[in-house]
Amino acid sequence: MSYTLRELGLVPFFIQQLSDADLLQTRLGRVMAVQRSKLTVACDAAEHLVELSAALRESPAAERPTVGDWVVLDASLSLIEQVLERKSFFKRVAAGTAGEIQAIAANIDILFIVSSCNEEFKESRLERYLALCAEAGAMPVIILTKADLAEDADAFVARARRTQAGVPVEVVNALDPAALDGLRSWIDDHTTVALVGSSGVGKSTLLNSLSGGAVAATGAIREQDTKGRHTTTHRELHVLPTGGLLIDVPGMRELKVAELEQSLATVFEDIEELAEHCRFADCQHESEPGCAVWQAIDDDRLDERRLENYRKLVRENAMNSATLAERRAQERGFAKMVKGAKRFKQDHFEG
Ligand SMILES: Nc1nc2c(ncn2[C@@H]2O[C@H](COP(=O)(O)OP(=O)(O)OP(=O)(O)O)[C@@H](O)[C@H]2O)c(=O)[nH]1
Ligand SMILES: [Zn+2]
Repeated sequence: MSYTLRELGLVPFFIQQLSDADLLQTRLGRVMAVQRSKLTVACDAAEHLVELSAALRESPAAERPTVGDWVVLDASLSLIEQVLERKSFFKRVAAGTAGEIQAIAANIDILFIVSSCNEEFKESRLERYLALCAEAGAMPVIILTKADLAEDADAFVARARRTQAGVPVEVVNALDPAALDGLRSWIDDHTTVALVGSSGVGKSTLLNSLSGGAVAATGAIREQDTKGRHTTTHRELHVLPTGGLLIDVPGMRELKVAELEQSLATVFEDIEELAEHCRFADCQHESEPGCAVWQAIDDDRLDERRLENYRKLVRENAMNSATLAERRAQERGFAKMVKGAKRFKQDHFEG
């Protein structure tokens, strides 16, 4: 299966970064799948199984190419030489490590945050996903599934709308492909979308409906590497039959909080705005007199749950960010040591 660069989602943002327009012809491509050291890169009308240049192999994990990245290949079409600047980037802190960052996917335009119209629905979980989405630089759309099983789906829509000012909410029966036009309206020919949400909310069902079964059907791809060996890869970026692209990376489906920085202010704009009217500039919104946040809770303009979740995410973010900062400092120290050792070797053994 081969595609044109436009079908793969190429937009001016990436073309503008090329040093030479000729690179467009054969050497610009998009990462469709990653497996250990090899990556499948789709170029105009051809796919290549490639490796990283020596410089990229040594760069930090977050800077190495991941699914969805736009990359420039070398002249022999066997190495990735350059990773273009990303429009958005989803990363996570690797489990069981002291804050090692892993790349999950790049250049996702729209994140479908999936939840269902039943007891699984939790505003706090949506707020967490919304913060991660803002941090990554993608646009969120909340998808509420199982509307067909709910007595009052509109009540869930109303609650979902309050999780972030202006966030779009679509309510669907994921089993009915005809009811998915609302979702499809967000995906144009060059849009890359991904889905997140808890187990059982209907992500696989939606993936299948949106892709017309393409995700399941083309899951495995067999290719020949540069040495003629066959390998099997799971395709992670899918071109949809109706136009647009869909990213399906297992790690994408369950995101964990990493560095949130400014994004909490995006999701909790209402609380941050209220806080500007507290009597004390350093108000912690606990029991201080003249607290505008608590005034809003007392007046039923704000849920106490929302304030608590905001506080929880602020704390979690502060903790994780501290761990990451510590790790970065250690890594810099280690990089310096390696450089020093190399220089020592050169000076003493090769000079
Ligand atoms: N009635 C109804 N059933 C649905 C809907 N969406 C999903 N289901 C059913 O819910 C079950 C779980 O759906 P999946 O698509 O497997 O959920 P998932 O989010 O992919 O779950 P994981 O693979 O565990 O992450 C399946 O039996 C679906 O048929 C819906 O909108 N309406
Ligand atoms: Zn206050």
